[in-house]
Amino acid sequence: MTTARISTPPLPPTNPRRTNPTSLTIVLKLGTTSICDEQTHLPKLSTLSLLVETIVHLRSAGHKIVVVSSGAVGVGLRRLGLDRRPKHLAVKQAVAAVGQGRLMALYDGLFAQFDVPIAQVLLTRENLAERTQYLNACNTFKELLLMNVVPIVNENDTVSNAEIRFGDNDTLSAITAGMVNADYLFLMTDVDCLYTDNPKTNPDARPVRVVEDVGELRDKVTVSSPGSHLGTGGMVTKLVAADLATAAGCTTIITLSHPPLIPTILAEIQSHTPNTPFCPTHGTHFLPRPNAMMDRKWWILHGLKSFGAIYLDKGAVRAVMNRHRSSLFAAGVARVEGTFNAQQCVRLLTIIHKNDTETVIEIGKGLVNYSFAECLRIKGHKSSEIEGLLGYVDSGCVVHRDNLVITNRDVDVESIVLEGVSRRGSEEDNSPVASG
Ligand SMILES: N[C@@H](CCC(=O)OP(=O)(O)O)C(=O)O
Repeated sequence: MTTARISTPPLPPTNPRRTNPTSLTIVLKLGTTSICDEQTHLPKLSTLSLLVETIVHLRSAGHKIVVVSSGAVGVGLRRLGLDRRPKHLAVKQAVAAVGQGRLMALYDGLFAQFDVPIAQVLLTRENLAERTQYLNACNTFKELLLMNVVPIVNENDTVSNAEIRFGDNDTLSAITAGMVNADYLFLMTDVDCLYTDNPKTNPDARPVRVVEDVGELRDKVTVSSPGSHLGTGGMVTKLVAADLATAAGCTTIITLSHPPLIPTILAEIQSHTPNTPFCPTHGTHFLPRPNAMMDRKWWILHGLKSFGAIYLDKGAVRAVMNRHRSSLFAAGVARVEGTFNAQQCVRLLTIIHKNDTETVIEIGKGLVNYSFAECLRIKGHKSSEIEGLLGYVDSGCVVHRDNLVITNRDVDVESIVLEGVSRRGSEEDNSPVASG
């Protein structure tokens, strides 16, 4: 069988956010089907034992390991004698609460054989959307790794709100990889790699070995896997995870849940000759993006859910995309949508005229200093007018440049049709000089 290449790059560049090149930080993600039997929900002890032995081996080679483990619901189902994953969120949360303790007991029992301490880290999307909590979680990981502890991460199912749950642990593992500045994220699953189509139904499906840009995959592979009966993720969520993690500079590998493959894959990467095509024999390797995003911007883009939108006029788009990177001022806000509070994430949009139609396009995302109601009142006005309009001033700008991430640099600024509600002072306020 031939393999498909989405690109022919040289060996993946090392993660620019890495601090210690001799010790790799590796995140291993195991889904529910790797941990529990789909029918009986009995724990897969052989896989778990191999995982623990592999981690012990990797640690002795100097690497730091974080495990993202699903399985709380699966283990809980077995404990409660239930035969299928409940549909109702509260029931699922209760089952996860029963299973999580037993899952950790299982891990602790196995790691204790090797005198390796472990820690339970339960996270929610809501926690990570709050900058202080996000940084606290990053610091906790840092200390645990310094103490030579293996953190075992899962979603805090009991408190996760239905609307903003991670839901699948693929996304959680990518966010975790970003938080610990991981070099590698292994998404371990029940298939050996990504295929161009479903190999069970299409005999012509070929394995994809190296992916340089996850976006390129859309036209080249057909991914329909919705995941197993027991877990919630599938190949689609793995691609989303690969996109997030590679944006943070982390090489992401989809591979079979057979832990001894991990050192084999790492050895293959390390023995590769620089500047020659990289043709791995196991898994699908997603290469880190060359311009890995720095922590704060990555957090704004991927850690946060957007709650509304702010439309920028032409002058504001020009200013925020300018090489001096201006902040967004009220004068450049043409329209606001949705309901958002101050310090929440909003999408930054504009409207262009193209092929006789007006199209809304995204420019980026940002953390907003004023709520939706406040933005409605100050839009189109100079910063010096904010106090008169609101009775107070929280900030001179609507989105500070440090909290603003441009996601689309291919905007033809001249085609923007929004000129703003009021042009008073827009250029003045948005000028690079007033960019603080
Ligand atoms: N937090 C849940 C995991 C959610 C889930 O199903 O994840 P996955 O098996 O990775 O699709 C649990 O521990 O059961």
